[in-house]
Amino acid sequence: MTGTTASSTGSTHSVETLPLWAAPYATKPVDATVTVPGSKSLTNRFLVLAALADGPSRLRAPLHSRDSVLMIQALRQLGATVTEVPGDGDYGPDLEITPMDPSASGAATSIDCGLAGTVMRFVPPLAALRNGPTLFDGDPHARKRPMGTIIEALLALGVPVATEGGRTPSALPFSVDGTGEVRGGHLVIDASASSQFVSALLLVGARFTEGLHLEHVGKPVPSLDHINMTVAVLRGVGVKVDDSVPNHWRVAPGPIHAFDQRIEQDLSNAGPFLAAALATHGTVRIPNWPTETTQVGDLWRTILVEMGATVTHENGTLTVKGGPEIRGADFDETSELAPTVAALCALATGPSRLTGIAHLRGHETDRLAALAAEINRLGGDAEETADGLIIRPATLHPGVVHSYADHRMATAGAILGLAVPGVQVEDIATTSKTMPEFPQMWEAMLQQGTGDDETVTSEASN
Ligand SMILES: O=C(O)C1=C[C@@H](OP(=O)(O)O)[C@@H](O)[C@H](O)C1
Ligand SMILES: C=C(OP(=O)(O)O)C(=O)O
Repeated sequence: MTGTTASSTGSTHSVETLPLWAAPYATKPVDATVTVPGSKSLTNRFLVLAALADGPSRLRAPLHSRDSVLMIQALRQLGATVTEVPGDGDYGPDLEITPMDPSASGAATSIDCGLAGTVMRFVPPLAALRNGPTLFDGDPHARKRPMGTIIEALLALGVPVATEGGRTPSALPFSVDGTGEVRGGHLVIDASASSQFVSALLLVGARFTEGLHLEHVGKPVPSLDHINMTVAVLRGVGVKVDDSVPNHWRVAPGPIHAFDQRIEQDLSNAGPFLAAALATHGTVRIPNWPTETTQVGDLWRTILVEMGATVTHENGTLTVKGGPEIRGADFDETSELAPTVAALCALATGPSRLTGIAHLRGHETDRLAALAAEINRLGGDAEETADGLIIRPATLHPGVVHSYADHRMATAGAILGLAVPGVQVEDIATTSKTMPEFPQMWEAMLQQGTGDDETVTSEASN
């Protein structure tokens, strides 16, 4: 099957013809138990730390997806060894990592960042600790994602960053000419376009000779939960981080201890499955939901209640029961959860307002423009604001949801398709960024309770 192309959003959307996926329409309430693959954010943080650690590390139940594969490939190019070894559960192989050797001089190498924010932001500071030139590039849209802050930070740290012809770049592609050593010290950046700028520098700061005192100036840093995750992960591997003063992070110089770490399920990616409970007025259970976590996806426990669901967390299982209707609500700073929230808002009986997500314009696509365009394309009533979206109740009709190479646009389309017959999602394969088995898991979720009810796991495609 072939698809049409997006047109009216002003977003950067490819004019290629991409396949369409007939989103399953739920003919009855879903009643399913689902487990999702490992967290992207935790997997890629621990991979970076393993490459800098003081000995070999092991990641248990890591994510295996495009973004983690790109990170693994990048670390290998910087001189780390990453080996798959049998895992102990349903999550595919574990990973053993031997760190890179900053003193070894390396030939020029060219790293593909794909569309992965964690790769394009976290790896250049790591390349500054390698002795040799490293070229960075990515997918066409990756060249449009904000990168200036990382480039300026490296330049301020004395690390040469250049683009073709020796010019100072403001975006991908560029090369980092590392010497294996960075002095560090006080560094002032503007991280208002992405929390990943802060996380990227904190992750490597302990390996700078003088450590790092990072200071943010400018509009507020978004996605603070992800910075808190970085700080917690660093402390877990023995790095001293002082974040007691807002907008200042002090990382003491010192070793990063090797580790043996199990990765939590990706709670953000649990979102579309939990949303299915609301969209079909059914029940979705997710076992092994962590009691304590730094993942922003734990916010589902409050967000979904505000939208009319009943949420319980008992014996480790999160159970979400959809109410008779989806209630509209106002949400501030939903970060990477916003596309899933927006899809539910488009199915709600009352109006919703999402605020504090202006920086989503720099995500995989301009998500505010894309969400408004795709909801409206199905007959919805969504309006972009300077920092978010207003979504009002409307009766949706069949149509194509374009995904803009954005995994969360594709899963938002799948949620809409549960409640609206005749929705087709363009390029569902783009979910491989963080959840390669998504289409199979989604269809298996709907099969549960029909006599063919296997628990859905991330290995559903096997
Ligand atoms: O550090 C991370 O793992 C992430 C940080 C956030 O980035 P932004 O601060 O750019 O939103 C989030 O949206 C992204 O999906 C993952
Ligand atoms: C913004 C996201 O990804 P990235 O890590 O590429 O920034 C996301 O997954 O929602």
